[in-house]
Amino acid sequence: ITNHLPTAELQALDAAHHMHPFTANAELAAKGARVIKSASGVWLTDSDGNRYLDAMAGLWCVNLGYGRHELAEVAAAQMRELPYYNTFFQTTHVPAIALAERLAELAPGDLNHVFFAAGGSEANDTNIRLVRTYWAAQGKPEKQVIISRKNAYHGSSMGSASLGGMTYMHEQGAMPIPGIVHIDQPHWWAEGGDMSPEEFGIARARQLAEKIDEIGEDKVAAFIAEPIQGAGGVIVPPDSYWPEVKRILAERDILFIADEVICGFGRTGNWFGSQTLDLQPDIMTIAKGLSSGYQPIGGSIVSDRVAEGLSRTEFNHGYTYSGHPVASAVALENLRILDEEGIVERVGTDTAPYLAERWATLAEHPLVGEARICGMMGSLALTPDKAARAPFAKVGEAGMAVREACFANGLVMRAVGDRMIISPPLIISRDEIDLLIARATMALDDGQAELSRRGML
Ligand SMILES: Cc1ncc(COP(=O)(O)O)c(CNc2cccc(C(=O)O)c2)c1O
Repeated sequence: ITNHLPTAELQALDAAHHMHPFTANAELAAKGARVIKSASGVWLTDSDGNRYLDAMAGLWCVNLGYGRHELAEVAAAQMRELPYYNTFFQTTHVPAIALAERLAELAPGDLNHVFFAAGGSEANDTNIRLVRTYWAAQGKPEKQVIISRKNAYHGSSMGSASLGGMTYMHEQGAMPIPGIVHIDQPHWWAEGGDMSPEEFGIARARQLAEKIDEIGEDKVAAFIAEPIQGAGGVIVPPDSYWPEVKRILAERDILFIADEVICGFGRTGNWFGSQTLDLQPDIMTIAKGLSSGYQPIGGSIVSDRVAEGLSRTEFNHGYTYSGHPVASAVALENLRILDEEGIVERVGTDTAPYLAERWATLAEHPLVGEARICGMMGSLALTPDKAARAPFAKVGEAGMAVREACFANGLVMRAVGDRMIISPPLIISRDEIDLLIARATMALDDGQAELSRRGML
């Protein structure tokens, strides 16, 4: 088939042969999948020529924006020279070396060693085995348990989905895998009740100490957390949360894994979310913005202490595509442009502050209970009753209505339950931010009208 088939024929073939992630395929087949044909900057074009401002940067990943042909040039050149080789069996290649060195340079503190994967799920699976192997190598093989949070998202493999706190994924069977436990999330809007955000942040952080003490510090290997939960609905924790978590971690000898798959590479206004929130992880999970989604690549950036502690042990783990030469070369070029064009810098000093200002105005909309944002990842809580911070009776219906209204208004936003999410390409301009806000406002108005029609407001 080619790009020029009519949309309906493309949709029929898609329905006949293509199984979509997180989808009831019959429902989608009846509706027809939107065929995205091309993209440039922050703009998507579908197979009918409709254009959308992509406020989701694909899936939180196209930090550099679409259409940067330098990455295509680099990919082609690398494919011609060395399209594939592995880094098993005492071999390596320049793209993997160069990318590992560059990441060590960019990452804060002594995060100087990189284990590569093809994406974030594989990287978090690596982390489970890496921390357990590390402690065994320290003579503490019983330090195996990993603590995570409810409503966290760490991927969709058996291990990473177990680290995640999405029960609708665990219900598929045998998850969480043994040795993974979850504490509550710092989600004040939905779970704070009458507590102030300040008190709530401390209380939720304290659950980490309680859980470690319940299990026994000598059995706990690590705590894993997204600096800002992404797929859980861009849950920006109260300011009191992370300082208290850090205090607890400092008192106990367990490793801290910061999952920067979304927060990394400029998303929060610095190179890493750990810098924005002043966190000092032992391991950082990376993917998405590492290559701006132009190639599938992920990994774990590991501290000197952990890498050194592992170095005398054969770590029996690895993937065919660990450090893939083309993916590594493209990631390196992506990082070069993010750096040399001052994109991360401009997000931190100019466009993210501007976006925050504009995003906050959406909280004035009748449908919006709170508007939160950190750097260029933001969320709106839709509610039928702001003062009560009330959920809708049928969770998700409002989110879907506003999401559809966004598409009708030429905008892509993500709905997580009844929270609307943005994570635009970092190259978004002030004018495009104004357009994003204008279209989001129209979508909220249309969504509100639709929900009223359904008697939900
Ligand atoms: C924090 C975090 N960690 C790990 C992963 C897994 O990465 P891979 O997908 O490359 O294996 C993610 C991925 N995040 C993700 C992936 C797919 C959909 C959505 C959504 O918000 O609908 C979010 C993520 O957000």
